[in-house]
Amino acid sequence: MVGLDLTPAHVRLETHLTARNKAAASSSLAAGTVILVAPALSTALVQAAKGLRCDNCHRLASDVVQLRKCTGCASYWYCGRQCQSVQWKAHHRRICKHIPRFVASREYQILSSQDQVDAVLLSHLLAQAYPSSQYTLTGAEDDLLGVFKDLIKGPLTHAPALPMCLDTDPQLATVARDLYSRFGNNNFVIHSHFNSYAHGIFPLASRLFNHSCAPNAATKYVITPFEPVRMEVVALRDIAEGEEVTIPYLDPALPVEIRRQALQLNYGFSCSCLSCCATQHISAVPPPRRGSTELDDLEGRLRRYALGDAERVAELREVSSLLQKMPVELAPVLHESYLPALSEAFSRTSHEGPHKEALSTGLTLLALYALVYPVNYPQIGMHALELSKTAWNAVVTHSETSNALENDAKSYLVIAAHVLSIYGEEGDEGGPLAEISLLREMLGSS
Ligand SMILES: C[S@@+](CC[C@H](N)C(=O)[O-])C[C@H]1O[C@@H](n2cnc3c(N)ncnc32)[C@H](O)[C@@H]1O
Repeated sequence: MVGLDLTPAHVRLETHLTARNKAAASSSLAAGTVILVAPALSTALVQAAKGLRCDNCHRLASDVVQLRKCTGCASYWYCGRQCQSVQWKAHHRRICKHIPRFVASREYQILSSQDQVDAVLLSHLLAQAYPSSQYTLTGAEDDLLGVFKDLIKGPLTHAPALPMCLDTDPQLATVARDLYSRFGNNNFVIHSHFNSYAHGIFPLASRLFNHSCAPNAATKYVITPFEPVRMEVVALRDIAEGEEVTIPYLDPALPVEIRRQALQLNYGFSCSCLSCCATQHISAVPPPRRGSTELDDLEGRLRRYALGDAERVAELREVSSLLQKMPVELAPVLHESYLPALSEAFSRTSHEGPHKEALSTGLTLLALYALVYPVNYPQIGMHALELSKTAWNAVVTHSETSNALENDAKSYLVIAAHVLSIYGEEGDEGGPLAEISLLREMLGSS
């Protein structure tokens, strides 16, 4: 099988009933284990990141990292000669003289912003894969490009071909169409601290990991100066030997019907994970009006159910069992309107106050996250960190000291530290783990 010798030690490929293959854990894996380390085969920055990040290693420009523009095209920026030279050899020498005209062309301009990034990514991949103008593969089918060519094609094979930033060549269109047919259901959106900034091709990760809305692993991206960005797949909880390792292809907090449609449309399968099975028969009626006593009552029940009766949240429980046993009267919290409204109410009040309202809304949101996200999912940690900061802000803006608020800040910080240290360092320097250390110092907690 193509690329099998590239399979990492932590997993083995096994047959899957409908998805061709699955990655099964080859031994028991503890939460936090890095299951796969995969350098990008190719990447392309989104427009908003151009000129702010090195096009090769993705470092952010700063006082110490100065980016220099490619003098040939004035469209690519590098943090140093090393990155410029690596990218020149990889693909830039083939596209440098075409790129300005390409991005100004009508065929590029009419694409959606996502397709524009993919058009550049496809050009990078083609230039890299076929360094001369010979558009037939020359051996080396067991390398990452070989793995990419062996990936399952997406269901949208009738989609129009993307324009490319390369010499037009009769053979190229066929090759490009073939490679592009694997983009939609295999490529990744690269993010730093959960802000997306690029699209990338990581063939091994695509070949290995199937989707689950209650995944036991998640992807993150590590930026190292002068090196291609690398993806790491991290175990979110302990995984037993033989258990399938899965990642989320979309946000598990999306309502089940929206997930179902997106997975069918973009990937061509229907998901039968624990989360989908547990929620598919729940008819999520709209929740009561914000501010009504009915909503207060519902939210109180949600908090007690998902977080327990304890005043402080000690430990969050497993998503699938929570959803499976969820009392039917909580169904409105799964309605598509509920999470966005709650999240908006929390962000507004956590910035503008009143803090008491922000903390109450934020606790309800934490309960909802515990229900819809798998255990140790990074978004739970990010939200716990926001809650801790909100509680700390309330302490410093209150004239009298408040032990209860300070304790809240500390207990939310414990959750944030626990969850985010499993996910580990990622993205740009600083970020949530650095914020946690700072907040710990301010709170005087260990
Ligand atoms: C990125 S690939 C995953 C690797 C793939 N199983 C293989 O053997 O190459 C994505 C494709 O795998 C299949 N797939 C992924 N997750 C699935 C799931 N939960 N149920 C059924 N098929 C799935 C779909 O065909 C999807 O388009």
